[in-house]
Amino acid sequence: MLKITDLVKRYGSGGDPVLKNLDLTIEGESVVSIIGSSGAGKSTLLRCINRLVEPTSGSIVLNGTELTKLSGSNLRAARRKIGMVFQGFNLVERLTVMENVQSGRLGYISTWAAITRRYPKQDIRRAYELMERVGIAHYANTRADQLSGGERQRVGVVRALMQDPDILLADEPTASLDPKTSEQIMGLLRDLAGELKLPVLINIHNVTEAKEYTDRIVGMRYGRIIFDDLPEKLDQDAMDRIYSGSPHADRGEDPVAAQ
Ligand SMILES: Nc1ncnc2c1ncn2[C@@H]1O[C@H](COP(=O)(O)OP(=O)(O)OP(=O)(O)O)[C@@H](O)[C@H]1O
Repeated sequence: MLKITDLVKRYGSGGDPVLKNLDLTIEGESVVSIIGSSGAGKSTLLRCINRLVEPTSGSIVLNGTELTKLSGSNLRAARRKIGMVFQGFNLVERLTVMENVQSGRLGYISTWAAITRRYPKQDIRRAYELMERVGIAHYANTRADQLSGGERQRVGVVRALMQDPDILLADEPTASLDPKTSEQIMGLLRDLAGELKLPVLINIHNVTEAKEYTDRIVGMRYGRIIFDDLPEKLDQDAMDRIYSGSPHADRGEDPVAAQ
């Protein structure tokens, strides 16, 4: 379970916080999308969870571990359990698919084993299982730069799953893909969440896909969650509330009360 309580993020010393006393709980294997205007704080929220961004205050507990208090080897161990899928795939282009996928095991295996590409047998077996599952096993020895966007994102998904994560975070995973490929990746994320009993949190701009492929939609407006419900509850009124306003107009006031 992921439980975020009273999360605040302020970049720099002055100015308005980008995340304003935000609460969010994700239980079980649900697929949750975060929608909202550009600048609403969606990426910041995801990055606070894996501590790529340092929260200013508040609590983020993943399966009983308070992530905001960790440092050093404890932080590295906790990060291993948080899989991340990126908009730009973040693959090492000149390495093969297998090498990219195995980089999800860094931190679990010795540096020497990683450098010499002596991956443990069980890691190779797991990589093939997952690559088969997402349809890229035949590319195991192909360089990443020879793959299409959709194939690269499948590599990104397998790399994240190789971490044996407790949660998968996806930051605009389909924004660089054509509409058909985008739907395939969203379908894959939804199906994998069910098969692996994994919660998935997806930052996404495409509301149609959020409604179709996720179990729950969280709508952010300038640092606050102002909608959190089933996809079918996201009506025009809710959309207007999520996508109206500006950071300036919302400063220091409750955007819901301000309607
Ligand atoms: N490293 C940073 N330093 C300072 N300000 C930042 C930094 N990263 C993000 N911000 C600011 O925080 C706010 C929220 O940005 P964030 O990227 O989290 O929003 P978002 O909802 O993900 O937007 P988008 O949909 O465009 O990616 C924006 O005003 C942005 O300019």
